[in-house]
Amino acid sequence: MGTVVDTANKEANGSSLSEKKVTVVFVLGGPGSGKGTQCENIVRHFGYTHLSAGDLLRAEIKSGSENGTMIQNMIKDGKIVPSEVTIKLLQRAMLESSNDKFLIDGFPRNEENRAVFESVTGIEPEFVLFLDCPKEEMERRLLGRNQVRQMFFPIEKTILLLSSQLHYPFLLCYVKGREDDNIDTIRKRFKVYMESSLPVIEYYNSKGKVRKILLCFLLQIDAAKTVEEVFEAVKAVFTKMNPVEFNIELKRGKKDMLPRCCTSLGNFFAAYYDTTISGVFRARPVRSHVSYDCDRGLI
Ligand SMILES: Nc1ncnc2c1ncn2[C@@H]1O[C@H](COP(=O)(O)OP(=O)(O)OP(=O)(O)O)[C@@H](O)[C@H]1O
Ligand SMILES: Nc1ccn([C@H]2C[C@H](O)[C@@H](COP(=O)(O)O)O2)c(=O)n1
Repeated sequence: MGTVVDTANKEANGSSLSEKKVTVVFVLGGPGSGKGTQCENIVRHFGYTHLSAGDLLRAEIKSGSENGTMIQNMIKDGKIVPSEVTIKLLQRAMLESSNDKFLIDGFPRNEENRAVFESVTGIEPEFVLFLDCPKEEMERRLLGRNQVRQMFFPIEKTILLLSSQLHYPFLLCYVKGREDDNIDTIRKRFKVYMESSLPVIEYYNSKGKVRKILLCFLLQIDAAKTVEEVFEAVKAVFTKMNPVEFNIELKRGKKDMLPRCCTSLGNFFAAYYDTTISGVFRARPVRSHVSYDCDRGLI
């Protein structure tokens, strides 16, 4: 019998992911830490494609695939689905996308996920964005997410009935909440996070790849940061990793004009260096609130 890596390698045969040069950022954090919420913002500002491992698995259940029931039972139990299943879905999504920059959210969740992904795809993440949130806050959020579901429950049932009887599947988009956002499954998900996912974050930390975002203000009780406050910190990480490239028309020997050019591109100070190629300079915005899109627009 082959190992998980053997199986996944066999599954990957014929795929051309190695030919497609991709940039991958893993977005990790406990259940309900706000990974999906921040990914939406990152996509808008930095042009990544968001791939949520959980969303891909839920879509697989809905598609009625042969693995659907197994995945559904594992998710209901807060367990981690076998790596080859999740990796196949991620690979397919990356190959189908025309983008080459991916935010992989909620993956790798354990050592097996990490090792099989690296071995099968040969991809190492640029860095790992780690949303560090206290357990109490995560639990509050997950239960809050489910309360929306319970609040809507009578309406939800009507919607489900209408959608099946009237064949209006679009009505389903009004149904909110997730089946695994109940206290029993949440506790199991936390246990898996502490025992299996944190060691993966520690592994990447030992390689200097983790960019940690604290989701609560230190030394303050009940001081969770708002979505906007968190995104300020996230933006600083991505801005540093994606230096903006300015195309400034300058002749060699006119370096003294650079400060004026850089500042005239926006009301911020830019660090810069001479690439020694006449005309092309790289500049890195120093103030983190300057968004990438905005910088590009100013050129
Ligand atoms: N900074 C924040 N402050 C308050 N609520 C937040 C914040 N960020 C996200 N939320 C809310 O918390 C809930 C969980 O957020 P989200 O779905 O983004 O987390 P997640 O880490 O992707 O969760 P999961 O691991 O379950 O997929 C959502 O209802 C979201 O609106
Ligand atoms: N790498 C992964 C990611 C997710 N799952 C399963 C188990 C999780 O509890 C569930 C929901 O994920 P979320 O949307 O909270 O990121 O999906 C997995 O098995 N392996």
